[in-house]
Amino acid sequence: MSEQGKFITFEGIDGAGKSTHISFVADFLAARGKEIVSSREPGGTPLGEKLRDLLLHEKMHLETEALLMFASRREHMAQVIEPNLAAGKWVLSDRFSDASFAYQSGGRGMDRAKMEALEGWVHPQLQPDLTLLFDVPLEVARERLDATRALDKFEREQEEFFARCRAEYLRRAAQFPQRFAVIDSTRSIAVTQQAISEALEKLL
Ligand SMILES: Nc1ncnc2c1ncn2[C@@H]1O[C@H](COP(=O)(O)OP(=O)(O)O)[C@@H](O)[C@H]1O
Ligand SMILES: Cc1cn([C@H]2C[C@H](O)[C@@H](COP(=O)(O)OP(=O)(O)O)O2)c(=O)[nH]c1=O
Repeated sequence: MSEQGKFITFEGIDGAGKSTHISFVADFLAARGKEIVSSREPGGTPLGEKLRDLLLHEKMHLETEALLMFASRREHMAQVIEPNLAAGKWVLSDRFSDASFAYQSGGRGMDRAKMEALEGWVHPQLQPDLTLLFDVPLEVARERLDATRALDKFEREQEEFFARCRAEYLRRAAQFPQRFAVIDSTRSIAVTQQAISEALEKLL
């Protein structure tokens, strides 16, 4: 049997620069002989992409939102994450459960104990081997977002919402220092990628 692959997640508030760096990580690891599967949440499966469309565009109760995030995640684990890790591939996911803590608990204020219960139910064993948290002040994230695209339901939230999301991400990073690498992504893309490479080297 092949050795189990590694699971890497990418997190940060909208506009932090997360998507920019996923292909860099994929190329970095492929150059070192790893087979890579890149995916995202919410989404990553046909059903998950339908849920993503609802989640990004429909107004709903905050607990409905959390449950649908975890429904998408459950499907993503069954169809993509677990089988590929078992086959020895490295799975890169643009967001995972830390995003639910940041956005639904931090941002929207859902009871954290309920979130922990969902996490414990949906993935009692699985955690990322590495979580790259792209961290920037809110003004920088907002500037980058405004420069690039039409905003979805989350991206239209106010500054205080993202301040709470960012604080919850940093709280999670402090709680699980062994798997988190907090990447200061106010710096240039090249300098940021140097920091990412250092975090990846530790996994190889
Ligand atoms: N370190 C950086 N310095 C300057 N601009 C950046 C940096 N990282 C990303 N950007 C730019 O910011 C914008 C948003 O980045 P993106 O990766 O889409 O963010 P996210 O996926 O976190 O929402 C893009 O135009 C990207 O080129
Ligand atoms: C996975 C996840 C994402 N989200 C939100 C964060 C993002 O605003 C949004 C979509 O994430 P993302 O794919 O980062 O958006 P984009 O493609 O525009 O960069 O979903 C949650 O609120 N909870 C979650 O559990």
